Amino acid sequence: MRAHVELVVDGLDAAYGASQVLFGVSFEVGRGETLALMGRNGAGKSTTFKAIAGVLPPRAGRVSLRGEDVAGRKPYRVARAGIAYVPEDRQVFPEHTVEENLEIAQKSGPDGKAGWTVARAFESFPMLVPLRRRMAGRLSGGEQQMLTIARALMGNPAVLLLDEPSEGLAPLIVAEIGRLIRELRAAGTTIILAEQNSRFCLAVATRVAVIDKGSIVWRGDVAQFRADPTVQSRYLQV
Ligand SMILES: Nc1ncnc2c1ncn2[C@@H]1O[C@H](COP(=O)(O)OP(=O)(O)OP(=O)(O)O)[C@@H](O)[C@H]1O
Repeated sequence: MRAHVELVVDGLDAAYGASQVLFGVSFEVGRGETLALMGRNGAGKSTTFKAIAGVLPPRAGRVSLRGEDVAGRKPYRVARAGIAYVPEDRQVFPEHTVEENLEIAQKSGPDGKAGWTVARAFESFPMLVPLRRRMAGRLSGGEQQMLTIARALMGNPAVLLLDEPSEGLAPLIVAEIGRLIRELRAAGTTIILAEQNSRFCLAVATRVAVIDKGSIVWRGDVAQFRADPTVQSRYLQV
């Protein structure tokens, strides 16, 4: 049985100036699911996230979070509605410590829930514990990625958008991020993960949507994806 639908993206068009890059992107994510949005370089994964998060206001379409359409709202309002966006370029406050970065980000979620505290973040991200007093600007790329995800969780979002969380990171850190995503899923967090790395995706996701040239071309669960070698050779780097 499908989980209760958390987020519906319906007919999303987006463009950079005169250049349209999304053409009616549509998919849904059930509560507690981890959806992998997969596609080649330039297929439109990051743009889909930007359009959902309001960073690049969509030209058309609907982004419905628990029945409320948030498409076209300013990014801070989309965040307040419960969608946390973690872009590729890890954003931390470099002149603040790890702990301060977490404290600054702490707020209750759209339903008033405040399950994420600084203490819980350190429990879930043990690698950050010895770094708690270090300036965030002095962390390695992998450590910054952890902190960026932890910061996003401190806002108690309904949906977490993670853009290429494993990109450019050492295998040990990738494994740690994978463990974390599975832990978040077990705790009921809804996640959309944009990735080119299909091995990583398939190890952590429950469902897959494949995007190609700005449109969704395939949807299904992970088992169906694994059983369909054509989709992999046609739309993804294998
Ligand atoms: N700021 C921009 N201005 C103009 N075109 C852009 C801009 N950002 C992305 N594009 C174009 O939009 C298309 C989709 O890019 P997007 O970044 O969404 O792809 P992606 O699937 O996330 O791939 P990647 O992993 O390389 O980021 C590409 O053709 C890209 O060149």
